[in-house]
Amino acid sequence: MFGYDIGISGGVTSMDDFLEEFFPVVYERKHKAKEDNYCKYDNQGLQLFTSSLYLAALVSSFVASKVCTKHGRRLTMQAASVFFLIGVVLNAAARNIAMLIIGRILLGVGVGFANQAVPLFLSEIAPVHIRGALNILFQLDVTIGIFVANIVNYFVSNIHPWGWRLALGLAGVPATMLCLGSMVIAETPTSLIEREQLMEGLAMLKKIRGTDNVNAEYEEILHACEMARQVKRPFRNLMKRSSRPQLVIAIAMQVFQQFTGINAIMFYAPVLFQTIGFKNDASLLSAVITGIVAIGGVLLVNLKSTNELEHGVAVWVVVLVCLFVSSFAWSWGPLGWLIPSETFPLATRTAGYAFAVSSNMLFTFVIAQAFLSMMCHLRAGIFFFFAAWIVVMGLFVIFLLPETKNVPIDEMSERVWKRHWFWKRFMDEEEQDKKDSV
Ligand SMILES: OC[C@H]1O[C@](O)(CO)[C@@H](O)[C@@H]1O
Repeated sequence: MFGYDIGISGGVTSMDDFLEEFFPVVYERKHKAKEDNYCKYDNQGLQLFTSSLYLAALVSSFVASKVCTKHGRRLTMQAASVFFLIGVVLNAAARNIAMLIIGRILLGVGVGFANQAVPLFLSEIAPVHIRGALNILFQLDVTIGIFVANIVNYFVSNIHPWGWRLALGLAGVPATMLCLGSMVIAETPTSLIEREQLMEGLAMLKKIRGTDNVNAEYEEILHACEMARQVKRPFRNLMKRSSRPQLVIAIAMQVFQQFTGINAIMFYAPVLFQTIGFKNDASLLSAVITGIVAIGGVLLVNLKSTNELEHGVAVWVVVLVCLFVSSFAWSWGPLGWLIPSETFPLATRTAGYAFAVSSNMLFTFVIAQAFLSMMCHLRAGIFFFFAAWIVVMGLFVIFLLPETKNVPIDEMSERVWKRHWFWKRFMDEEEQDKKDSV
């Protein structure tokens, strides 16, 4: 659902029927002002169509974290699917910009709720030895959603005048899947135990592990819940000096992930490809290609079949975009989520992760809202802007990001932070902080 929403907006905002109905100014500019390629799509309303979703997700994730703790992962996912379904109906039936934007906001609330509950659900339900792999699958699924949306955009773009309605309406498919899925899944043992339903939690743990021999894990969960309960103010704890290294890393990972420029490509690939001179179909096909690459599949795509790639240079741009997207898919994409999830001590883990998620949403919003204007002002320089950030984040990784591989989560403090040349200076006060917080 998250991936589909990310992928669908770029294609839809490049469709003539859609532009003519809601953004006639952009439509006119697109067809008349050919000389000003870089600025054709520079329109705040059009950017708001894409970006409002992330702003809503940012705000709602704080509410969602409360719902998730109080009412469980399952109910949070059910709520997400209801928001999604209403949002989809509003979008597909939109008669004016307000319906479009309100629809996107509801989808955003759905994303806020789902992104809070789903990763938690996965890591709590997963057997320990595949927990990391499941965490990475979250990013893979996001990318599959983007890919499917791009294929949908490609096919519906030739259905006039309501192809865009179909594109937005088909988001109902993953929304319905989430709705039905969230009815049949079990609640996680951790959530049951956290809400003091101890017997149900134990029974559920036995059921999902397929054995009665779960005492050790049950005790661990009990202990973790007990510890977490003692920390009355996790957000305040997070502001202490000794939490600084993890907090800075968690936020930086998400900010940097977005400053790679990935969503300039993900949201606006079709617009971008049209800017460099592709016709409509070819632009959408190019977006599909980047989707395939992101997924990491090695597919040989026959570009010739479109007969529309007029410029050899433009083909090279597509190749380079593919290289960029695949590099992202094995680095900043999944690790932006993984590293923040494994560096915080239990006492600040969920609060810290909430910062990571909301930083992602905030900067996704910033890029979504600003990219087309930046392209208009910076022109090709926009790519040098992102390249400069990639140099900065490369240096950050070399000097400031410690290796966390093979380190058990609860030994991070001793084995990682206290031994790091720079971050160790923040850890001196940890002992004192511990005493303060009890
Ligand atoms: O695969 C690309 C997608 O992955 C994310 O960075 C989330 O991790 C999205 O913001 C982006 O659209």
